[in-house]
Amino acid sequence: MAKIYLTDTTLRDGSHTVSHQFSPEDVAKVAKALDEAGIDLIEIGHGDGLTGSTINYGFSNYKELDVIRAAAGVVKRAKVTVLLIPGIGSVEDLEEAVHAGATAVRVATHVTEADVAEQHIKAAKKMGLWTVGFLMMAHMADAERVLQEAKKMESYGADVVYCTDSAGAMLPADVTEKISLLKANLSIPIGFHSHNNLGLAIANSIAAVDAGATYIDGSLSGLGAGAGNTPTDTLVAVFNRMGLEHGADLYKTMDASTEALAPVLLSKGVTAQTNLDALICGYAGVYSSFMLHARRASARFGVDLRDILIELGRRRAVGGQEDWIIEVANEIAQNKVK
Ligand SMILES: C[C@H](O)CC(=O)C(=O)O
Ligand SMILES: [Mn+2]
Repeated sequence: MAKIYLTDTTLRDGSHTVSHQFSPEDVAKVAKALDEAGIDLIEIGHGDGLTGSTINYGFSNYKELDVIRAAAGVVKRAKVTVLLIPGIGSVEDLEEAVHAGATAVRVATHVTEADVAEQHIKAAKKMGLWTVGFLMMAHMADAERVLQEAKKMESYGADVVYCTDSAGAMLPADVTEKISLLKANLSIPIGFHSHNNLGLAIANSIAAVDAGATYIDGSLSGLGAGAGNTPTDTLVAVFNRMGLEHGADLYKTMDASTEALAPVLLSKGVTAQTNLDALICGYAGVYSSFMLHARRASARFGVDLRDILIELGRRRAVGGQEDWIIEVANEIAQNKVK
């Protein structure tokens, strides 16, 4: 299987959840954690993209260029990415974003209107940006039409083209059909962006990868418009379990959710959506009832709770073997576990 590249959109699609009020300080904190976790592209800005801060889409209290500068100031290896919807943002806005530190752009249009992105994609390429074509509301067109529009974006010079399930309306079979057709007929990589309205964001992302997509989106704790995006933390766990090659570190991605994003959300009165305790039990393959005992053992022996659960899963521990939790924690503390 080809390497998967992860785009995290907590600080852009997730902005919808906080009415576009991520401050430059919030952005710096979360972007740094995402970069350290190994995420490839970090998308930032107003939920509706460059110059989305209007009466129509909701004003942000922060200057867009300050937000971009804040991310660019802390990100060392990921691409600092902005969204540009032609008609809301312009080529001039993109130039300013580049001066502030943006290194990649996603040019987004309705799925049947790729034509309006021609000027913007070509201009972005001239600016030296990693340029992604982003076909929104992909459920509203059949696979053939999505392909025609994606081909236009490819011909304008896009580096990647995305099938975007903006409404969270697609079923895994729809994803398989659309991504397979794109994969068979395009020379550039294919991406997939999902929303969880039908509870299918992870299943659809898996279907996309199986059909040949290599760029997959997520957001920490699933923060995003509607039911939210595919949770990046869960995505990393699932991709690890599938044995896929990608650049992200599971613990650091989870920590980005709990230690960087959660306090920022709390300060705005919003609670993160993913239950990371449940995630790590599923990842380890242990009973969720082990959690309480493992948490106590973690505190007692000063070892990472996740290491305990993963080791118990490796040993195939089942209910009735709770005494093993202390033993495993003790062994980890003494470096006896490889
Ligand atoms: C403007 C939208 O929020 C872009 C997006 O993330 C989607 O269509 O989904
Ligand atoms: Mn979205």
